[in-house]
Amino acid sequence: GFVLTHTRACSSAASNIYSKHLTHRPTCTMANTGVKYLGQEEAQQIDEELFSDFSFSVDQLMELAGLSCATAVAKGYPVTSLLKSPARVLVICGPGNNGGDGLVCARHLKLFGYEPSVLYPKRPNKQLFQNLSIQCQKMEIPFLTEMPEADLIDEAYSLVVDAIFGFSFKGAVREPFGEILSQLKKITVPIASVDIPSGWDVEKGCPDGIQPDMLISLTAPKKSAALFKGRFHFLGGRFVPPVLEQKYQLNLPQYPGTECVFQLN
Ligand SMILES: NC(=O)C1=CN([C@@H]2O[C@H](COP(=O)(O)OP(=O)(O)OC[C@H]3O[C@@H](n4cnc5c(N)ncnc54)[C@H](OP(=O)(O)O)[C@@H]3O)[C@@H](O)[C@H]2O)[C@@H](O)CC1
Ligand SMILES: [K+]
Repeated sequence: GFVLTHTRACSSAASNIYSKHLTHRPTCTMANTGVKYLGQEEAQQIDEELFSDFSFSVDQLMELAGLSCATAVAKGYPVTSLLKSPARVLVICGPGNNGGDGLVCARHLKLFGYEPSVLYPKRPNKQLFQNLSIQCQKMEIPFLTEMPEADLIDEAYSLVVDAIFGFSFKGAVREPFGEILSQLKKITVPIASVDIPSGWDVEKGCPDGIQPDMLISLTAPKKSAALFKGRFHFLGGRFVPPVLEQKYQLNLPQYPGTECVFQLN
């Protein structure tokens, strides 16, 4: 397996609120936890095993994953630290379970005092995603009908949550997500990516892809997370049974107390 054990300084993408407006930026180093970085197949295998052998439902794990994402955002970008008020967050959701995590994240962000809006251009015809969408609508979270231009995003929002693609992404990006990602490459407000920076190869990353300021790895980081250069790398999805952790030698860090996220750097 691919294990990252070194400590590294954290270089920040130009696109973050602090580098532009604050003189003191938090310094960050990668925690020396030795957590395993997963390949694409292994990530999918663990996912499958959680649902089959361990009898979890998707709804259950998605709720915990989305809650982890909202919690990480609240830790990295506290409402009171943001320069714009209200704290508007654009949550962009893709067509798979990564998008579902985004919908859950949006709902929890609203409960945490943010003003999320959701862009959900390709909606799967499944009850789970319909339910998550209704829950957001009942929370008075607006759904956008089209992707705003980059400069509009910079004006209106403090942050973008990228929940477009997760560990099942493969091949060349298909529309409408190509155009969405090209706008995201131009924005200067920070991006928080759920599980994988969207458009990145799960294992090899993408040198000219989006450069998120935050990455929330779920269950365990994927190999491409070694190429993440943003300021905040969180681990979330505190639901892995120890038997499964041992089987795959995940070497997960000890989450502090009752926390649902662990900061890796
Ligand atoms: N165990 C865990 O840790 C848990 C993981 N969870 C989450 O699940 C995520 C994995 O979800 P997933 O397997 O549904 O796939 P995901 O990556 O969201 O996207 C697949 C979709 O994208 C599409 N698509 C693919 N390639 C494309 C392309 N080139 N261009 C355009 N479209 C493309 C593809 O479309 P299709 O092939 O149908 O055309 C499909 O619809 C994982 O990362 C984590 O966030 C939690 O919810 C629960 C616990
Ligand atoms: K993502």
